Formats: sequence, structure tokens, C-alpha cells
Amino acid sequence: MSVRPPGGAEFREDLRLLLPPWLVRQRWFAGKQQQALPTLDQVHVTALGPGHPALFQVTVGCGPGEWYQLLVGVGDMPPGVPTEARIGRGAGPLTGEFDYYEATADPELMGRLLELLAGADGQGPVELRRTPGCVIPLGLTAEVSRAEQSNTSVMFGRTLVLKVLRRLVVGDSPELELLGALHRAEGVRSADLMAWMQLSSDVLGAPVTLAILQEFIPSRGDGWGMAVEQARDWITATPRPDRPGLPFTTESRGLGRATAEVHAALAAQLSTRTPTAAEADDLVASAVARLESALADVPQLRPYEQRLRAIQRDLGEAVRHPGALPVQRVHGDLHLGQALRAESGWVLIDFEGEPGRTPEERRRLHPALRDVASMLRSFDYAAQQAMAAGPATGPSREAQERRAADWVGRNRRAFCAGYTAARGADPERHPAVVRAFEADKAVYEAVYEAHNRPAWLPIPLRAIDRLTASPLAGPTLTGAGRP
Ligand SMILES: Nc1ncnc2c1ncn2[C@@H]1O[C@H](COP(=O)(O)OP(=O)(O)O)[C@@H](O)[C@H]1O
Ligand SMILES: O=P(O)(O)O[C@H]1O[C@H](CO)[C@@H](O[C@H]2O[C@H](CO)[C@@H](O)[C@H](O)[C@H]2O)[C@H](O)[C@H]1O
Repeated sequence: MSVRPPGGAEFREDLRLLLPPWLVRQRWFAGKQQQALPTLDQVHVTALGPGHPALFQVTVGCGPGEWYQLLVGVGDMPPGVPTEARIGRGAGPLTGEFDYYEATADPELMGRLLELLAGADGQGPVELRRTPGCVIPLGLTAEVSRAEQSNTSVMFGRTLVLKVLRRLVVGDSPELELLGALHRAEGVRSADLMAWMQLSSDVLGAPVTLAILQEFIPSRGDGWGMAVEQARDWITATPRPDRPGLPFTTESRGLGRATAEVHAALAAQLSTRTPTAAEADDLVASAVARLESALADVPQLRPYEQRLRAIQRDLGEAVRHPGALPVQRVHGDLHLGQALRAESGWVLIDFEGEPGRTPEERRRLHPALRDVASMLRSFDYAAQQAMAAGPATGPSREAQERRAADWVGRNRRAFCAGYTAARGADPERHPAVVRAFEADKAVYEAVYEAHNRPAWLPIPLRAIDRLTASPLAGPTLTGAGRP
């Protein structure tokens, strides 16, 4: 049985029909706020090597600048592939013989993709590239990751990780660029880049990174899983013999140190400087523009508009004054889920920046404290998640909220202490900058949650309520504050 060649009108029409209801069920689809099903105005299909089922790379456009990627298996869906991976059955006279399904769920197709990356000689619309001198081991068992994430990662044993990007960014990939810089700095707290797949500039006018193959970092887990678990024990006051109810602060301190080391390496490799007046203006203007677009998008933010604008004005003053903080390339979306606890300490991952931002925004230079603020937000998320998942028994709700605030404050302080000890700028000395970046991040989170995980929207909204209510000095920055 052969599969109809890619690019065929029948193939594209099938996908145009079958994909919208399936897309809206995917965790990575960022259009969940819309009432109607998405309309696919463009569908590009490229065959990735022969075989049955066959493997195709599919890029779909759902509106101006909104591109998503799928890897689609075409043929009979193999046993063992979960039913939710099934996109549907072809409807045309030729394609009606086949199932379309999510190929990342099929270990055999992922093994085939790994072989293609190892050969890395792909020409045409989808280009395959390999880091010079790097040998990719084959024959590894593929398994799609169940991590809470915006893209889809496929693990090849405990050796390699392939991240299949979902919401695509047209232009140079910040992740490839930053991983390259950290590699030149001898792999400071980062994983080795092995290979990547990209759409040639012929398709969307500029190259688009589609997937990134990296070294697998063996670890005890990521910061998110570890922090939520420990926060739950702390908040519910249920220390376990194997996990004394420590408030995670030793780990947070190490994480602060790792973050400062990554910042130093990025500054050394990609430069750092005092911002020009134009850059400082641009930085504030972009924060205000983000706020305005978020206000238009998420009505729940509107009651906070004036206070949020005032916080961004404070940022303007802080970044324009003489001796302001230097700017540099930063991680751009740092949170607890972006850190893996390896035996030797914390390793940072996922340098692509915030999904949904333009490449220019992601590549903009910022004070490194932007990443610090972003991680500080994450301790709040972890405590909120721990409260949501905690047992109904134990301390009263009020007591749990107090304990949660205590846990957050301790970990914020520990993270900042580790960051400063490793020569990062002291967050305590720049409260207006940290608060403005925290507010900016919380506003971004409100948009992200409204689009991707509507049930989580109250978490950033509560933070915005708190940030806009409290004065700058005192507990706002690293203290407990209100839960
Ligand atoms: N190099 C790596 N080694 C081991 N696990 C990894 C590696 N990179 C990512 N992971 C795992 O995959 C998850 C998602 O990766 P990430 O790059 O954060 O994806 P996303 O951008 O979709 O959030 C991480 O939380 C981690 O559990
Ligand atoms: O998928 P990415 O890691 O690139 O980042 C996006 O998704 C994150 C959630 O998966 C989101 O992070 C927010 O939720 C986290 C808990 O799931 C929390 O630790 C973060 O502090 C919070 O910002 C991230 O903002 C988004 O860009």
C-alpha cells in the first residue's frame, strides 16, 4: 500500500477538515479562548522519508503570524498508539484508505526521524542539521514525555531528547543561538545541542526551527515537580520520613547560583552593556505594549490597568537613571520547570523564550533581573499548585495560606541569596525593576493561562492583585507578602 505523495490537494483538504476539532483539544494549542473552531488558511505538507505508516511534517497557519507544527503519521495506526493521537481517517478516494495520527506517539516513526537526523542530509522544504562532529546513537526506544509543557518532547531512553516545537516562530531560533553560546562557554549549566530540523526560508520567508535534539540530562526531576511536592509537605505540615519537611531553600539557593552562572556565560559570549537611551525607551515601550495587548485580550486584567501602568512607569525611571543595570541576552522564560536537578547541581533548559512572542521580542536585551523576577513568580505558582493538590485534612485553610506565603518568601529569599552570592546583581537593591518584571510576567501568564489552561488563570490574577496592592518596600520583593 503506498501513501499519496505530499502536497496533494486531497491530503491538504483532509487535514483542513479533520484538524480543527482535534487541534483545540491539544495542550499546546494556544487558541482556546476563541469560540469558533480555528480555520486553517494555510497547510504545508512535506514527506519525511519513505515507509508505512509514512511520516509527514505539517505546518498549519491559523491566522496572521500564527503557525503550528504537527508530525503526522499516515497509514494504519499501529496498536499501542493511544486513541487520542488519532486525528481521523482520510475522506478522499485515495486518502480514505489511511488514518492520520500524531506521530510523536508512535515510537517507530520517532525512531525513523532520529535516523534521518543522524544522517542530517535533508534538503528541500524541511532541512536537517547536525552539530559538527556529533554522533547520534540509534536504536534507542522513543517515548513521548508527559511533562507539563508547551511543546512535545520525545525521550530516546535516557540518552537524547527531541523537542518538537508546536507554535512556530518565523526567524532565527533564540534557543539554538543561546545553546550555541553556552556550548562555547563549555556547556555552563546546559545540555549539548546535537541536531535540529528547520523549515527552509522558501516556505514562510525566513527559516523556522521545527525540532531540537539534545543530550538527555539525567536528573532527580525538574524544579517544578520537586518544589510542588516539598511545598505540599510544608503547607500541609506533613513531613514524611523520606522527605523531611524542609522548605526547599537549599535547592532554591543552588538554583539562584546556577542562574547567575548562566547569565555570566551569556554576557561573556554575547556581550553586555549599559543600555542606550533608545534601548531603555524601547524596553519600557515594549512592556507597555505587552500590557495593552494583554488588557485587550484578557478582560479580568482591566481593573488593574492604572496600577500596572504606574508600575511600568517606575521601570522607566529605574532603567533610565545613570548607572542603570546593564542589559544582555537572558533566558527569557525562566521558571521552575526549566531547571533539571542533575547530580552535579541545576541545569537550565528551554532557551526559546516565551511562546507566542515575536523573534525580535525574544532576542531583545534585558537586565538579567528579568529572569530572576520570572523565577520568583514560579515559587508562587508552586505554592498555589501545592495548595490546590493538597489533602483536605491538616491545618485550616487560613493556616495553609499562611504556610504557603511563608514557603514562598523563604524560597524567594534563598534564590536571591544564591543569585547574589554567584555575582548576580542583588535583586534587593532594585525593587522597582524586579516588581515591574514580576508584573510583566504575571500579565504574560494571565494571557498564557487564558489561552492554554483557563483553569489556571486565577494564579496570575491573584499575583497581580497582590503586586498592585503592596508598597515597594518591605515584604513585596523577597518576603512572605500575602498568599
Ligand atoms: N535535556 C534534557 N534532559 C532531560 N530532560 C529534559 C531535557 N530537556 C527537556 N527535558 C524534559 O522535558 C520537559 C519539557 O522540556 P522544555 O524544553 O521545557 O519544553 P517546553 O518548551 O515545551 O516547555 C522538561 O520539563 C523536562 O522534564
Ligand atoms: O512551555 P514553556 O516552559 O516554554 O513555558 C510556558 O508554559 C509554562 C507552563 O508550562 C508557563 O509557566 C507558568 O506555569 C508554570 C507551572 O506550570 C510556572 O512554574 C511558571 O512560573 C508560570 O509562568 C510559562 O509562563 C509559559 O511561557
